[in-house]
Amino acid sequence: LTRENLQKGDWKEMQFKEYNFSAKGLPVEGGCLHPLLKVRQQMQMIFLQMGFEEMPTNNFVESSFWNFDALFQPQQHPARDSHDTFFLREPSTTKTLPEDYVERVKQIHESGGHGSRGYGYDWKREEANKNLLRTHTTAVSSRMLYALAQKPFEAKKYYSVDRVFRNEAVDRTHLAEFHQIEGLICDRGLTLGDLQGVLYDFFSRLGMSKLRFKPAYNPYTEPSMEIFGYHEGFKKWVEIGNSGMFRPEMLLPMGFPEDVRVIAWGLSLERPTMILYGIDNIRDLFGHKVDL
Ligand SMILES: COC[C@@H]1[C@H](c2ccc(C#Cc3ccccc3)cc2)[C@@H]2CN(C(=O)Nc3ccc(OC4CC4)cc3)C[C@@H](O)[C@@H](O)CN12
Repeated sequence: LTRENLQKGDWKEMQFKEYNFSAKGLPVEGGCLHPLLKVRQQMQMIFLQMGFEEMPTNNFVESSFWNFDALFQPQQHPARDSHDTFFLREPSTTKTLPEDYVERVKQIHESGGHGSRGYGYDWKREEANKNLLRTHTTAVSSRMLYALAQKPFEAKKYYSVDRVFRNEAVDRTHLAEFHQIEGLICDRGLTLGDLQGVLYDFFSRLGMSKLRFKPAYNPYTEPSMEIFGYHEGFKKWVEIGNSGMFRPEMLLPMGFPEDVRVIAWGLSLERPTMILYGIDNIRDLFGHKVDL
């Protein structure tokens, strides 16, 4: 039946069967929440119950300065290479950075200070200006900590859960992007014991109450620890994240008093979701539907 023959009135001669009002309609599919969003909600609830505030992570594009230099990550570090990082062609550079702070970051990279030897290389502003897709939410943590250091000191607990981007080979369990979860506490006199304590509190709320810590290295934290949790279901230890204390070479150029410490840890959203929901191929979870 086209619009024409409806208008012409052909339908008057056509035979129609009786309308069956008791015919069942098409079954309505019930929707369901995406597992990643359910676990994200669960993580946010845990942080809020622990008194943490969420950081503003609504910028995927970041400058190399906040993503690396502010974190005391040297400009020749392999992670800053385009094999690991997505740099932007347009807009390729950041124009506005807090100039006095940039100068202190340059100093600490080149010649150290505050008891640090520094790296002893020529730090280049052009390198710091390069825009990229943030490789970790720690870029947001550095922005938040810098802002905090400009005000009279007050202790803070921040968290973030959002997408990060790595220029890496994709396979069954790795995508070029994933969701990072990060928590940090900024206060005077915090110790590694406080970090281990907050990790016990956080992960026990995820059902992991037996933890083990292994010394590790991050450019921006010293000491650093990989975290392992005993999974009662699998009856084995699983790697559940990484953590550490942000270095003085990161905190002091921001302007924090000498006795202020920041403890922080990170994990992903995909791994706990895959474990909690028994999903063994990350493609079933997130990412572009391509059959590899
Ligand atoms: C390149 O991506 C690395 C990613 C991701 C990760 C690792 C480190 C950080 C960090 C950090 C950090 C360190 C210091 C200061 C601030 C942030 C963030 C994400 C997960 C971190 N990992 C991870 O999430 N594992 C995990 C976490 C929770 C969990 O919950 C249980 C079921 C209830 C189960 C597993 C560990 C491994 O999966 C690891 O192989 C993959 N890691």
